[in-house]
Parts: sequence; structure tokens; C-alpha cells
Amino acid sequence: MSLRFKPISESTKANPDEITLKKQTIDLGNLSEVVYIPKFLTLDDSWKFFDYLNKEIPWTRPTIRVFGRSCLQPRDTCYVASEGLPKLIYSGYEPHAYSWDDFPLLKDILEAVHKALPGSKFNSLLLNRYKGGNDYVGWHADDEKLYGSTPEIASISFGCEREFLLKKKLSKSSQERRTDDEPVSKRLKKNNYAHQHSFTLKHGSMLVMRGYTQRDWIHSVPKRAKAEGTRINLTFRYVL
Ligand SMILES: O=C(O)CCC(=O)C(=O)O
Ligand SMILES: [Fe+2]
Repeated sequence: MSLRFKPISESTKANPDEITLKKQTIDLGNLSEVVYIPKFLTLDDSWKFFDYLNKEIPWTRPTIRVFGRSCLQPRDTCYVASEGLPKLIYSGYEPHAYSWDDFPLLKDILEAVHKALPGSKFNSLLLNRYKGGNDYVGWHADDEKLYGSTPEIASISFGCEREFLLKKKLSKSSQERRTDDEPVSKRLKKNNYAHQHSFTLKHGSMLVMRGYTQRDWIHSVPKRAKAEGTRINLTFRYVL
């Protein structure tokens, strides 16, 4: 199967020089790829968006189900989607889908994302707000069926910088592969950490996951005792 990655446009109005100069592309292997653009939006625009989103979005902190247990989601959330799409359900929770028309600035950000990623299309947006270092998102993949087998996810961050981690799922074959005579526990640990990437997601940055990243990798934003400020993250997705 051939799978082509679309280029990041150099003509976007978002922050064209910075996009061209500072774009990092990380080939994760097996047709998975991450692109990171630290200064996707200008500082001025980024603060304007942060203040607007912090104030105007109807944030909620829902009860979700994880491993059969109910718990408070460790961050605030909101969901925006185009009309007529199948419902999103994750961790037993079905967020209300707000309309793009309710939040004009979100349409501006969506437009900047579409310009930067020609050929890509997004019709839904999951927003997260981390109100300090105790808020987090645990290890997961965004592999819900409604996104298809190779979803592209464009993630924009505002406010407090936080660490975003990616690690390879432990596949059966990697667990079974014997490279030496070490005990299984040691081999697994080695495999766990051999394929890990870390990004400090800056205010106004964009990170794109594409290809088979959701099938083969998991990601998280762990707790950070020293992170005191609020962080807002937008993940643009395409629902089939
Ligand atoms: O906050 C982030 O950077 C990631 C959020 C995330 O992984 C998600 O909403 O699925
Ligand atoms: Fe995610």
C-alpha cells in the first residue's frame, strides 16, 4: 500500500517564515509521521486565541469510565463538529457537539490549519484545558472507528508549555523477539523506552500526527508538578 504525506504549505498566512525554517518532521517508521512547528501562530494571535478560548468556551469536566471505573476526567473539555456527523463517544462519554458558528475565532484557526496543510480536511475539534500541572491526559491513541484507519490530527497549543510524549505500542512481535538472554521484564522495559519521543509543546505551536501513528503509537501529556499555568489544546480531526 502506498501512503503519501502532504506537504506543509509555505504560503500560509499563519507565520510563514517560521513554518519554513523551524518545521521538524519525524519519521516514526512504518508509515507513521509527526510534524512539529514550534511557531505556527504569531505570539500576538496566540494570546488573543488563548484569552478568547479560556473565557468563551463552555468548558466541562465530565465523568468518564476508565478500566470499568467512573472518574472525573483530569482536564476540562469541549467538542465542536460540523453538522450531521456521527456522534463521538470516548471513555463512555458522549460530548455535546457545538457548532463552528458558535465560536467565530475557531473558524479562523481552522482556516489557518487548512492553509498550512493543503489537501488535508478537518471537520471536528476536541478542545482540552489543563488548569495546572495536576491536569493531564493519560496514555492513549485516538483510534476511534469514526476517524478511519489513518487519521490525521492537527494539534495546536496555547499557554503553559507541557511535555507531549509518544511511545510505540508493544506489538506481539516486539515482545516475542529475542535479541539476547535478558529476562523478559528487562527486554520489555527496553522495548518500551527504545521508541519514545518527547516534544515541549510551545504557545502557538502545531503538532501533526499522521499515517499509522494512532494504530502503532500511544501519546500522553503527563502531570508536571512545576507547571502552574493554564494550557489549552485544540485537536482538529476528520470524522468520516
Ligand atoms: O493536549 C494535548 O496535547 C493532547 C490531547 C490529546 O491527546 C487528545 O485530546 O486526544
Ligand atoms: Fe490524543
